[in-house]
Amino acid sequence: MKIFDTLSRKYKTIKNPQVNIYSCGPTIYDYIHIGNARPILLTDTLIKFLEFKKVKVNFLQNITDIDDKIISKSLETNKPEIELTNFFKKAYLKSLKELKVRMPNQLVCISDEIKLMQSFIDILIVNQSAYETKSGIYFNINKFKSEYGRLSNIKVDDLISKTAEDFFEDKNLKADFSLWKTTNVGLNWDFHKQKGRPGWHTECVTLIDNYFNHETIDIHIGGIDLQFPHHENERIQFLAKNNKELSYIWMHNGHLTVDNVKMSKSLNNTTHLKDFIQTYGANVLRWLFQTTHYKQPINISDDLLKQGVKFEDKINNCIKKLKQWVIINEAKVEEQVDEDILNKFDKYMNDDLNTPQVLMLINFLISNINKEDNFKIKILQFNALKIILQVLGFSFEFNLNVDDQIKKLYLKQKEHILNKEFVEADQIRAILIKEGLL
Ligand SMILES: Nc1ncnc2c1ncn2[C@@H]1O[C@H](COP(=O)(O)OP(=O)(O)OP(=O)(O)O)[C@@H](O)[C@H]1O
Ligand SMILES: [Zn+2]
Repeated sequence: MKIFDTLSRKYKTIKNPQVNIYSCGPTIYDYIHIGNARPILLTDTLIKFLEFKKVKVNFLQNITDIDDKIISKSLETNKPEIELTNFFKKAYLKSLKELKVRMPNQLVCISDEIKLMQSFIDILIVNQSAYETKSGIYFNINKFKSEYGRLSNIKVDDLISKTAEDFFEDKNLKADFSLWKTTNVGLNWDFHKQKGRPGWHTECVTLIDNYFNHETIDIHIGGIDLQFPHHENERIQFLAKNNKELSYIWMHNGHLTVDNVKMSKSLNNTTHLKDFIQTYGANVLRWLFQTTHYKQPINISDDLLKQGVKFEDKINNCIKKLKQWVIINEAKVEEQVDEDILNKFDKYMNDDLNTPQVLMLINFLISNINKEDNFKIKILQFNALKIILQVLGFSFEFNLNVDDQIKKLYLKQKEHILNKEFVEADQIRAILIKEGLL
């Protein structure tokens, strides 16, 4: 399949039978919001599609449980960091379950791998890609002036004049970023005879380096806001240690916006994922992200969400009508699939995950299935629709085979209606609704 790579600014092809993927995980000091769910669902759609194509996927994700924001929240709420992170880690895992994502092969908390980070930093110090000062350990950008900035298309000289990175007197260059911070505030570990903790960019790259055996991975995923400085700084450290690229493809998703402004905790314009799921369910969120190419921004609105609810209703109605058809016609539900439709799905997804086009295909399919009189064709198309929806991660009650007792009840209800016995018909109605037949 073809995927756009942010580093080369070109489409690249994934051909390997096994693919290694890393996606930057959340910083767990709060509930995640629906903007944070965009890279999660992008990764999930990509993995589900690759696995549908029989590609073996090895997916690693971190959980950032050491960070300035966690320390601030701990001081603010007067709760120990570990209590906070344990709570929000559980909430995160619950969200992943509710979204029905394919879980990472390994989900690693940063605090469990501090020794790895220290060894990683030591290697960079020895090869002079990092240096130690009183305030911490910094990356030596001067050594990589021609490489640094390539991912985000930034020139080091511009960066030096504009950077907002905290300025410590003891850094060589203003743009040098921190690998290890000397501090005794918050959780800290002994390293080089001082107390401190790792920097965020070093946390991610160390996991990638270690869990994927120091090899270039296939795909690295994250939101566009992470391109600089986070991913730039991950990439340069990997290059400094291994003298090879961190990732073959860098995949960045666009933002979910509210009134065209990024949904963000700091702007107080967020909707927590758990609340969204309670109101709309996970299908509507998946639909929302698939309406637009993953690289583009999506502006959330009530109108858009109403369309999402309609999409879900349309599919439920299509399944309902098919179930009724099966009962009335005593039809046998075959397993065959309309291969032409699946080929189209394959073509659109291979084209850098063109999900808007796939949604058009789904809409076309639903109206065809509803119109079609030939049961065999109807089922062939439905089976293709079912596979497409499953690969995209939607959950519906796809099974068209109704148990005999319910079949009888359905036919009985129809008879009551014909005989104008509405009270009796109503008594059965509730059961049939529950069974997804009405
Ligand atoms: N509005 C958004 N739209 C799409 N992706 C987002 C959005 N906000 C954050 N992300 C992505 O969510 C993932 C988790 O990031 P992280 O936990 O660092 O969130 P964050 O950037 O701290 O969120 P916030 O901006 O609300 O503080 C990252 O890949 C980030 O790019
Ligand atoms: Zn990261």
